[in-house]
Amino acid sequence: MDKGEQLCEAARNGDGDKVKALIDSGAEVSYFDSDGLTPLMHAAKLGHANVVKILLEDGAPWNALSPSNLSAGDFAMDSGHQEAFEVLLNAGIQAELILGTMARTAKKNGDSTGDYLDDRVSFSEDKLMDSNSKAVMMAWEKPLMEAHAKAVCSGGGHILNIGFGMGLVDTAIQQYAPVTHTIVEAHPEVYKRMLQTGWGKKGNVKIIFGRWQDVLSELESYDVLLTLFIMPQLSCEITHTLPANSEVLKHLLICLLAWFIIKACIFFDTYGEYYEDLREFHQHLPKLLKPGGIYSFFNGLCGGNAFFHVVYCHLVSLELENLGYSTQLIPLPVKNCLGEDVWEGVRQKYWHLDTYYLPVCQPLQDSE
Ligand SMILES: C[S@@+](CC[C@H](N)C(=O)[O-])C[C@H]1O[C@@H](n2cnc3c(N)ncnc32)[C@H](O)[C@@H]1O
Repeated sequence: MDKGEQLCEAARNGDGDKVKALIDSGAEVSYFDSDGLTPLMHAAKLGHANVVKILLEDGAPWNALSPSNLSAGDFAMDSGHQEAFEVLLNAGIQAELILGTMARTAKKNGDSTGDYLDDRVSFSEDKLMDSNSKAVMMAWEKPLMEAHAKAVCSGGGHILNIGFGMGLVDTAIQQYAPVTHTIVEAHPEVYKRMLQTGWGKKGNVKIIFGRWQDVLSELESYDVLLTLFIMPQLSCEITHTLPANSEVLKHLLICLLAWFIIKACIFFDTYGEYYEDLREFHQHLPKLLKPGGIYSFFNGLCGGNAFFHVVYCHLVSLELENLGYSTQLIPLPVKNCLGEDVWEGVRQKYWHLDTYYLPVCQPLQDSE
């Protein structure tokens, strides 16, 4: 038996000493056996957390996939081996944190949406497609978008949505009659369609055409403008009852009202961007989201693999926590709205999981 096979056997047996000895004698930790499984997958499948640790410390890839697209973490998770699962989860988070830092150091200055935004898109009743037949947005997400709208609209009257797509979330947001509803959309054809379908004529809607990266300054000043111009009007009814010379009191009242009433809530769902772009958007949240505000985003992170999805749910929650936000992940079953026929004509199935975890983020001081 060659060393790779011996390593798989020792991993299956949970024999840590043998695993170490084999690695020291040159056995390959990233060996795939004839079934396409690695020693780490064998150890995880049988819940040998000690061996999982040894293999990871010696460089075994936490994210290698079996022929059926399962990672060691999926095997541990599916078999209910909590300790092995947690070891793998931490390894995944650490590795992705380091990878993210490296990506930022090597900072790609190119914009990820560049190509998509220059290409044609096509609209049909149940989907919006890019020029490569990849789905930009699909109608099966309607219940998810409605749940996102409910989450952000319960937080306040000023809603900002990044990415119009099929307008599913915006249609749902309109049901809550927000005071203002700002939509940022970067694709010229999607923007054109928004205007054709009357979104430019809705009283409370403001459309900002452009990439969110390029219009951020408008969004930040938009928030300030609300405080300066809308609040005095809203508070006028109250302040006119005050004595004429109580200007200071009026301003104090306005500031107080602004603090309590203006809660800018935000939803983010773009296309053709990467985790790094979402992460970059999160760096701007402190300037965009007021106390009491709620933030949510389309959580399609690694929607092709259950374990990778868990890793990214943890990663994004951790990174948001470092920025001062708590994240609650609300499970929504999606199995019923997702038959295989939904994907007909779509080049890449972007969601494979049975449960969608809807993120609801709030400033930490609000959730305490
Ligand atoms: C997945 S769709 C949004 C779907 C939407 N939530 C809905 O309910 O229909 C993504 C949208 O974001 C737009 N988009 C992509 N990159 C963008 C960017 N950098 N800034 C603003 N919009 C962007 C795309 O053109 C597309 O319309």
